[in-house]
Amino acid sequence: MNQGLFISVEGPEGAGKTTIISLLAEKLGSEGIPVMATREPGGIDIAEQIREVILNRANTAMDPRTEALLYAAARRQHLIEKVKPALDEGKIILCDRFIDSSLAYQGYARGLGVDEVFTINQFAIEEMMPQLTFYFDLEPGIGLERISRHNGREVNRLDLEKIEFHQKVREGYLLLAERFPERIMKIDASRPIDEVFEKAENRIRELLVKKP
Ligand SMILES: Nc1ncnc2c1ncn2[C@@H]1O[C@H](COP(=O)(O)OP(=O)(O)OP(=O)(O)O)[C@@H](O)[C@H]1O
Ligand SMILES: Cc1cn([C@H]2C[C@H](O)[C@@H](COP(=O)(O)O)O2)c(=O)[nH]c1=O
Repeated sequence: MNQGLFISVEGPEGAGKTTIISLLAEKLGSEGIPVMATREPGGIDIAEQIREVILNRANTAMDPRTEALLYAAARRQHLIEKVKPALDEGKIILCDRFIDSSLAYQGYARGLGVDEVFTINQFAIEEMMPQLTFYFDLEPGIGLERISRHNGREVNRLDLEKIEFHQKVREGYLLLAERFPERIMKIDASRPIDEVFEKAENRIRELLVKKP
């Protein structure tokens, strides 16, 4: 049985996921709480290799179903090799993106169908869903503007999609947040970093109090 806490962090490009995860990991870690930050697609060697294929700007011919399957494959390997062992050790996992990214980007924005993409992901994840998901809600133009000012941030194949695509991603996330209100906590990511951080931290602490 898993004894850790599996938390995913979702949202559009530049919403602040990496920033807040790193602040949370630092704060919880400094209190001696076992915590592991990781990301999708990636987090381990095989999944980082798949990430390179999916996000390579040269791969413009990639079919949407191929894209969805590659994300699911990277997810499977990352779960088995990194997330599950850490959960079994009792750690809090802070995962930068998980299945909701596939549902919003491939299922909704690419038009493959949220339920269809969920089905292929069920094969990848079996029953391993996060107990909590933060959805950082942000107007996509603001997020893209933030990352354009962020030195060193690679511009990948998905970033280069039209703004209409990124708007559909947001619509997809908003529908998911309505559909799974017990798991997904929506946070206004246009607010200052310390406010976003405080909301996320408070929710994690509530869960830690309830944890057996
Ligand atoms: N609440 C915020 N207000 C203003 N700027 C922010 C906020 N959160 C993050 N930023 C800045 O926006 C930029 C992108 O942040 P970050 O890399 O954390 O986003 P992200 O959601 O992980 O992006 P991506 O998924 O595209 O990699 C960084 O320069 C970061 O300092
Ligand atoms: C997991 C996952 C990710 N994506 C997209 C979302 C982003 O555009 C990139 C990942 O880049 P980041 O800088 O690490 O956020 O991939 C997706 O479309 N589907 C997914 O399942």
